[in-house]
Amino acid sequence: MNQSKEQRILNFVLQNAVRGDPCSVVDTIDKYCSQKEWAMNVGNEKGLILDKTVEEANPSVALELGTYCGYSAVRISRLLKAGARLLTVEFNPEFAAIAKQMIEFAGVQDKVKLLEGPSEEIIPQLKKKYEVDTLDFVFLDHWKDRYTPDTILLQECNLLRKGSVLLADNVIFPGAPDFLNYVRKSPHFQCTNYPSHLEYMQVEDAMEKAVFLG
Ligand SMILES: O=c1[nH]cnc2c(O)c(F)c(-c3ccc(F)cc3)cc12
Ligand SMILES: [Mg+2]
Repeated sequence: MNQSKEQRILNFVLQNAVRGDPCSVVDTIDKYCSQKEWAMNVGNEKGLILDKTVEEANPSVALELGTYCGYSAVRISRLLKAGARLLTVEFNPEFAAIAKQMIEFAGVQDKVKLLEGPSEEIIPQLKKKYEVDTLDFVFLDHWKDRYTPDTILLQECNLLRKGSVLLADNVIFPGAPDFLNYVRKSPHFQCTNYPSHLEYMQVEDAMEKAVFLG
């Protein structure tokens, strides 16, 4: 049966990256997706904004919505301090299977917990089932129409604390206008926009940071 694009990305990593080296996995995915097949990894330009935001937040508990092939899960987890953990949520079982292998090859499996299912079902389970108190950092990179309802759900589930950092990808392209409107108008968030470009393209995009004020 024909391989999926995501399987081709994983195979290229398995054959060309260094096992146990997260940076080489990230660089190898970027090499493949910039030279051979475009894919919706956050990429290196926006990835540097992600890196800086994660380093500044220095989270003990981080959540990612939208794992895809595991590129940003590897990128985030390589920056986590000892004992810190990343929970990453993926709805698509094929993507989750690829990401699991990507995370294990990169050697970050002890820092990352991959949760398969819809974000609206998993978020309400985080406290009791996954022993989360509050989230220090949240990367929104799943379906743009879920950014706002999931941000509201995180608040309803008391998963945010004063200073929790949300970072959203693709707020310009494909675009998340209702999310921008929601967080920028809310008195509970302090927002910062980071202009950038769509991964591997010269199309304008941006990331939005929204810090929860309590
Ligand atoms: O669905 C998505 N989830 C998360 N991130 C995405 C992304 O970074 C994209 F560039 C895109 C994208 C898809 C097709 C295009 F033509 C352009 C961007 C989609 C997603
Ligand atoms: Mg994205």
